[in-house]
Amino acid sequence: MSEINLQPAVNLKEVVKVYANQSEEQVALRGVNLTIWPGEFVTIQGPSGSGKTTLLNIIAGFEKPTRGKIEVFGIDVSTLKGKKLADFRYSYIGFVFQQFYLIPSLTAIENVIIPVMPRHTDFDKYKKALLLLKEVGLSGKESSLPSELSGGEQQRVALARALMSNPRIILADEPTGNLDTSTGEKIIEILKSINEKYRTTIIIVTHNDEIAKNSPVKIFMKDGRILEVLRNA
Ligand SMILES: Nc1ncnc2c1ncn2[C@@H]1O[C@H](COP(=O)(O)OP(=O)(O)OP(=O)(O)O)[C@@H](O)[C@H]1O
Repeated sequence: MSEINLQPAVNLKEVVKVYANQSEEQVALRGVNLTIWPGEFVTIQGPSGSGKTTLLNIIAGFEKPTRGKIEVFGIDVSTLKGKKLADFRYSYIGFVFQQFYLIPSLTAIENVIIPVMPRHTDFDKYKKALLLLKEVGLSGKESSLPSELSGGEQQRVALARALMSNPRIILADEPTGNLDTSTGEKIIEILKSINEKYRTTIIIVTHNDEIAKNSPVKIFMKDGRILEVLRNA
């Protein structure tokens, strides 16, 4: 990918994260430098405790770094607070979790709409949620409650919810961790198609070698550091 005149989607410089409680300190990131370009499809692998989730949380602004700088499309995320941070997250970040975190009492379409609007009075938002549910293969299930959906279907709803604000980046933390292999593969296929269709930057943390195998950008972490970034030529 040409890097000339291109602003990175994510740029981390010497990012350190130390969690401190009363008795001890836990160093989660030990000076991470990383550049991810717009439209890249990235997997992050590494042993348990190597700092993968911490890295995603810092990119999303869920956590502040102890030291270092994080820029997302040129925005210095570590300095954002309150409404500015919420606006940043809304415009730039879609997050998908291993646990789908759907609201059990709301239907599929209400779960998709809820981050942007508590009630679907806004017809455009409703239409968009319908389209997104179609895009993730859930047409006909709009009125189903999470309890009436399979794990894979619930993750599709979560994916549609993450897409509702047209985020520039999707961060997915073990999105297939609670799914069987073929259901998980379908979720990854949807993420790939979103990446290709909208050039959304996708960053997936995974323990699954099969998922990472064909990823154009593979990042390996260990002990709070990035060991290697492999880009397919
Ligand atoms: N809120 C926290 N308070 C204290 N320590 C934490 C906190 N969150 C993470 N850690 C520690 O930071 C280190 C990195 O954790 P992190 O969850 O980022 O790793 P990970 O690579 O995502 O692990 P896994 O693959 O098991 O999810 C670990 O040693 C973890 O115990």
